[in-house]
Amino acid sequence: MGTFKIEGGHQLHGEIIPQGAKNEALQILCAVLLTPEEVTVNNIPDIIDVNKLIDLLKNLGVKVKKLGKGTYSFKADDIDLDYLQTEQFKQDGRGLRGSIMLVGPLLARFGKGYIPKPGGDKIGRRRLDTHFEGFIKLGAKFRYNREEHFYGVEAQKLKGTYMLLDEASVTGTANIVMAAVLAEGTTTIYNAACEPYLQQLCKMLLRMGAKISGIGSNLLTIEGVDSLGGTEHTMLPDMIEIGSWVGLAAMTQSELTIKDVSWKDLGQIPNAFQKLGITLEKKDDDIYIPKHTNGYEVQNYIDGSILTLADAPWPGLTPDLLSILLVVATQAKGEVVIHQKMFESRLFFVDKLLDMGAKIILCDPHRATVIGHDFKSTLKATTMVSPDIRAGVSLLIAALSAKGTSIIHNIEQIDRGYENIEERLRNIGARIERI
Ligand SMILES: CC(=O)N[C@H]1[C@@H](OP(=O)(O)OP(=O)(O)OC[C@H]2O[C@@H](n3ccc(=O)[nH]c3=O)[C@H](O)[C@@H]2O)O[C@H](CO)[C@@H](O)[C@@H]1O
Ligand SMILES: C=C(OP(=O)(O)O)C(=O)O
Repeated sequence: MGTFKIEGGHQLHGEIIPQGAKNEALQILCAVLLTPEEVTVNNIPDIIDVNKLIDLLKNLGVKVKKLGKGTYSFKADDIDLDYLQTEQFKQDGRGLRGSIMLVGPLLARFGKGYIPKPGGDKIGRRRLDTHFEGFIKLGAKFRYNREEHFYGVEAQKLKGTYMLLDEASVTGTANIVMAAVLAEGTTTIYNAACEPYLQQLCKMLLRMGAKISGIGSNLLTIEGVDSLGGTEHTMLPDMIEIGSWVGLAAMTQSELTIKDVSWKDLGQIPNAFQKLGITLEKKDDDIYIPKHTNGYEVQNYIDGSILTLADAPWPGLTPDLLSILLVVATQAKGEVVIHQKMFESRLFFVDKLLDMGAKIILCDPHRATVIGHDFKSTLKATTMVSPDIRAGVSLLIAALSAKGTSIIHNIEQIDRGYENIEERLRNIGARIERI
């Protein structure tokens, strides 16, 4: 179990460049299976989850070449489907959430897709019904081995159809889109997820020869084609990482510039921080956060009632930033309710913030009320264990703002999604080391 030692209470200063988007990378890497031709991908983040997926692709027989930092080429012209039946695959596939998106491309191109129950954060129930209901609608036969938690779908040829997804699942939509692009006829997906991750995937598929309309909306229409070709794709900056750095700057009262953030793809994220009273300035495509010497004040609603920050399917606020918004709220002036609607176990980490002296009432598993200190009292350093990726980074931000030395264990959770985090933080003045 890896550990960070953090000496908090120091202001940070400088520029930080966001990594490529983790959740986009997981979709894009699975899509390389849709063609025997070469696909080159740029701005791939060097993080545990993505590296595990690249290894899975290699084990499947994909020829992978590293062309430079963050740039790889992939050629899926000789796939070893037998690997899918091995114990090794069962072990590798469980290692991350994103592996579920291997199923759609494999099913579409080779007529079969298998996956063990995938890993990812333990943040509540994470069902896969949307994915498999979609494949079944496209004509696949489904089986599930309960003892082994092993899912399988098979079909000679998928057939396009209309489907209304039971929920706008991000990885579910990506999986079904990747199956439908090679199906016979037209597929219409209503209640599709439409995050920038999915928009990027669809744009890549268009360049490969797919026919998709409605990109960016919750109604996608896909006309199946016989085959797809190679392409080059560049990942967007990671919007969750960008939000994490905004939170870090505010909480440590630091002046920070986040470079090349692709403002147009940030949706509600800047707005959510602004509602907590944080100033963000748009400078070209950078975010500039001035030093919040006098703190930041929560904005109530027009009628004076308490602000609620809640997640919702895109273009609503992403659930992946609520833990960070919560920690930032502990030093705001005023009160805010954090409502995590999607995941039922993602707010339990507030216990650690309570130990550090934050004023939080966990109302139920989905809602926490935070009463900010307005920097009149700082958080106290402590020892903690990172329960999931975003809680881990939230605790890291709390530790960097706290007086004294904190210890965070289980930082593999953070390494799942944040590239070389300690060096990048040290470059802006943080005192953090991996021990
Ligand atoms: C690898 C990857 O891309 N992971 C992301 C992806 O996970 P993932 O694709 O696994 O998450 P889903 O979009 O399927 O759903 C996440 C949770 O939200 C609930 N739900 C979903 C849609 C909806 O309309 N209503 C609703 O309540 C689901 O029941 C589930 O519990 O999307 C999540 C939701 O943005 C993010 O937290 C994850 O970081
Ligand atoms: C929940 C997340 O990731 P995963 O879906 O990979 O567990 C996340 O990125 O916040």
